[in-house]
Amino acid sequence: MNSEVKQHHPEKTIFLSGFMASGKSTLGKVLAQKLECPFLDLDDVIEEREGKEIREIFDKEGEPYFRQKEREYLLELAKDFEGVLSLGGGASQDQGIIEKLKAEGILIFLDTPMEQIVERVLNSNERPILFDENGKRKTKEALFAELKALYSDREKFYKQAPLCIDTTAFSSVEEMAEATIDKINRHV
Ligand SMILES: Nc1ncnc2c1ncn2[C@@H]1O[C@H](COP(=O)(O)OP(=O)(O)OP(=O)(O)O)[C@@H](O)[C@H]1O
Ligand SMILES: O=C(O)C1=C[C@@H](O)[C@@H](O)[C@H](O)C1
Ligand SMILES: [Mg+2]
Repeated sequence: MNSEVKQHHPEKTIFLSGFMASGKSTLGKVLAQKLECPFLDLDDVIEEREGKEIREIFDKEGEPYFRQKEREYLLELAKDFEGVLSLGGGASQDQGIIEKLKAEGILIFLDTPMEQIVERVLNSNERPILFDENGKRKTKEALFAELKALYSDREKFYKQAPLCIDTTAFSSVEEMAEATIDKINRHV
């Protein structure tokens, strides 16, 4: 990790948290490039280690199995990994996990408005939440209601992050990454 971030926060991992489609994976890659440090995405780690895509894990093994693996790999990485780690949208919905992430690194919440989240989720094809139990795509209205309810359950966890990035405040991911580095440097 380069620059002031390393100087002030040696051996600390940067955890990017936030609701699904808030931009964690997108920002994480650029942030790691700028900090010249390793980057990992928790969803990719799960897919790689399980040998299946996320949607397939949800379909074949069920969500509780996915959450168990997500927790297991996250706790392992929180202990051993140094760099930028983008979390999955549901990975930090647990008080014990929040405490652990805050103790092991710098936890950052990416705050993105629900309207943008819904548009991004609708534009994707793979997210498990898009489909009902028969594999049929949900309507925009049903999805919006479900995402809003899910967000209100999770909000109390996201908001415990000491740093928050309002993702609407930037005209590019590059600019957002620079602002994130500034925030980290100002965070003691
Ligand atoms: N700053 C941004 N400006 C415009 N589009 C963005 C921005 N950040 C992300 N996106 C787009 O939004 C979608 C979701 O982004 P991304 O996959 O990074 O979200 P995520 O938070 O990692 O989601 P998940 O919780 O599923 O892992 C992608 O299509 C991405 O290109
Ligand atoms: O918010 C969620 O529940 C999820 C977000 C994604 O990152 C994936 O972890 C998966 O699609 C579930
Ligand atoms: Mg992601």
